Amino acid sequence: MTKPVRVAVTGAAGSIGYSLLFRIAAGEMLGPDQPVILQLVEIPPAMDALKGVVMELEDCAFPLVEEITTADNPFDGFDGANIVMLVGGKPRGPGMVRADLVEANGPIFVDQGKAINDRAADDVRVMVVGNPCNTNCLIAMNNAPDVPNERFTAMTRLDQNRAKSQLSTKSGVAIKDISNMAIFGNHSKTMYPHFFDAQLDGKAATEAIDDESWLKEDFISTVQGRGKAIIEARGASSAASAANAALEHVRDWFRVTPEDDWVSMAVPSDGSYGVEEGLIFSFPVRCDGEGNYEIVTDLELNDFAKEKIKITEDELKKEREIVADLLK
Ligand SMILES: NC(=O)C1=CN([C@@H]2O[C@H](COP(=O)(O)OP(=O)(O)OC[C@H]3O[C@@H](n4cnc5c(N)ncnc54)[C@H](O)[C@@H]3O)[C@@H](O)[C@H]2O)C=CC1
Ligand SMILES: O=C([O-])CC(=O)C(=O)O
Repeated sequence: MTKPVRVAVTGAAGSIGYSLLFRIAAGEMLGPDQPVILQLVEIPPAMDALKGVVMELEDCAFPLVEEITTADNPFDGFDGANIVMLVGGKPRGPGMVRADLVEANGPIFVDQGKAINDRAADDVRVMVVGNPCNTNCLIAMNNAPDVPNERFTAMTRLDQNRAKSQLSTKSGVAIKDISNMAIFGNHSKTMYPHFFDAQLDGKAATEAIDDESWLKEDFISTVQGRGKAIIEARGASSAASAANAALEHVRDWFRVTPEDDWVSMAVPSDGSYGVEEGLIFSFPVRCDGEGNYEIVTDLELNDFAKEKIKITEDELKKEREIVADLLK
């Protein structure tokens, strides 16, 4: 019998949670043969709503779900967890940037980091969705001194998926034939979708799309501004596409990344590409199938790319200053 994996999810009664949990339970994240124990975490006022979500999960009778637990605090919620998905927190509304959430959401990640440190399994892997996700991840990591830093990641997979979709629409190349689309930096409007190394049906993006000004301007700003555009259109921030990206982030962390491709994850910088060590920065990475990854370090970046990377690095340094008190 395969041992179940314990997956803890915060914000489990929220919009992303509602799109995410049923897919994890169906085996879409860890595979069709991997049993799971779902450990759902919310704040006290949302525990009634969470009860309803649990009833619905039960009513699906998912064969892979061995147990569902609920908790109104991260210490109970993360007990023995192998995977912790930190989704909970306020979403932004119209007119806000993600960094505006740092005061509301940042403090949540102090206790969550401590709870991971004290209660999660020794092999725990953490991914942060709640915004501003890079800086929240930095806070959690700094409050979990006994957990290796490389276990802490934040989500830029949605940005990678958005970028691929834009390239596909512009070029007519099918999504499945697009690879090597890296997101660098912060999950914010300064992120840098690095199209120069993207491959479209075996061709460089700049060859497949004969319109460099579109790539340098419209493409980048569309990907950077997609979250805002969705909030304006929907009146609420992206949820199903965010849940899909969260699921893919974890799925691909435990899969071998094909040698001729990579995935984007915000991880603690090791100084690659001159990015200050320790910042939670999105890079192209390759995973080994066992829950480990390596940053792809051999891209030759031109001045345009270097300049964009510097802008998003500077923004992350500023966000770090704002939360300095939460990093002690
Ligand atoms: N990184 C990314 O690409 C994306 C990030 N997000 C972010 O994800 C977060 C969640 O978004 P939604 O699900 O749409 O929001 P939502 O408001 O629908 O749900 C959030 C849930 O988190 C819960 N929560 C708040 N504080 C908590 C805590 N301390 N512990 C446990 N649960 C807590 C709330 O009770 C609520 O049920 C937001 O911060 C949003 O900005 C959203 C889309 C993409
Ligand atoms: O834009 C937002 O606030 C939600 C989010 O992170 C995204 O959709 O990328």
